[in-house]
Amino acid sequence: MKVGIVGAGMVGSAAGFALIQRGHAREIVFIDIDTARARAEAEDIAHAVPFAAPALVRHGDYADLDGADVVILSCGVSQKPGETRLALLERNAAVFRAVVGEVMAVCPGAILLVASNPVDIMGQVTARISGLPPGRVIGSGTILDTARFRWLIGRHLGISPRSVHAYVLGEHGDSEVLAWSNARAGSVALTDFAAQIGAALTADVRGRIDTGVRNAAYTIIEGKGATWYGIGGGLARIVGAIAGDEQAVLSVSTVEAEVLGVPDVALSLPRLVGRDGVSATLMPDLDRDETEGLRASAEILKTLVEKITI
Ligand SMILES: NC(=O)C1=CN([C@@H]2O[C@H](COP(=O)(O)OP(=O)(O)OC[C@H]3O[C@@H](n4cnc5c(N)ncnc54)[C@H](O)[C@@H]3O)[C@@H](O)[C@H]2O)C=CC1
Ligand SMILES: CC(=O)C(=O)O
Repeated sequence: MKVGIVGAGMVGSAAGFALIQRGHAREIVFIDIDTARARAEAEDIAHAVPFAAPALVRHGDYADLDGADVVILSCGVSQKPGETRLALLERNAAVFRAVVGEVMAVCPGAILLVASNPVDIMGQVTARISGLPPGRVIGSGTILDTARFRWLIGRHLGISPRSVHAYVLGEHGDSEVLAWSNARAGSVALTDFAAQIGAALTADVRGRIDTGVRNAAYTIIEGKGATWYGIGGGLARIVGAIAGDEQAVLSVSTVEAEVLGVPDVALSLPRLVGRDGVSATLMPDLDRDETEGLRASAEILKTLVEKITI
């Protein structure tokens, strides 16, 4: 796979590093408005190649994206402490108006993988600018929130997060929905599993896990200014699903014709990800509160995306 990364900041460079660790890219090209930054990140990551999988890691300009299979868009601004993701919308939409056309002019066949926030709306903006079909513009969406959810549940139960099957749906942001009602550990319903091992999921435990997932970005940004390792791993996971044509079920964001009565909106649901991007969307069984939460999340995103002019 040839992977372009536009935006060689913390997120883009973490994604590039994760990609070479996992061997998902034979070539990575970093592009940034700050050329010195792109050069430096590419060189630093290239120095890890002898300890990882073979890959050509370099910086370049848009012409160097020729033949890219996937282009990660991690350019623009990130949150300051206390700032919401939605507050970044106008600034990052302006960046994407400049960047997406440049990418499409060189590699119109690439899958675009959007990381910049607010990621659901940036994904929809990217789909509109590029004219690509929805399955070829993927927002990382709640892949990171789902990882945080599984990690916290796994810690509570004392099991591997990989044995937790649970998803965060809707916005990658404050209105996201933690789908507790269909969560499982192994093949066992989560509450049954928890009861069987004597680690009951009380309202207090659930509340702490909800807060831990929903506020993770805010607390990490407070402590170190930004988040990057988690999303770097998540972006590499999505590229790996594309590279391996895995048809993996991942919670990522694409534009959907309709979600619970809300038309033409991008948000995360479990989706099949493989060589052609997203090939199917799966609507899980949700309880009434989760369903209403997902509808509310869709309405928030829809209201905001309608205000953006392309
Ligand atoms: N989807 C997710 O789960 C996550 C998303 N993010 C988002 O990712 C984005 C990037 O975050 P960081 O890497 O921490 O920010 P950063 O500030 O470290 O990097 C952004 C990079 O974009 C570059 N850039 C700005 N305008 C550009 C343009 N017109 N063309 C090319 N490059 C341009 C900057 O020079 C900078 O190097 C932010 O919007 C942030 O909120 C961050 C963490 C998780
Ligand atoms: C910054 C961000 O979107 C996150 O860490 O979830």
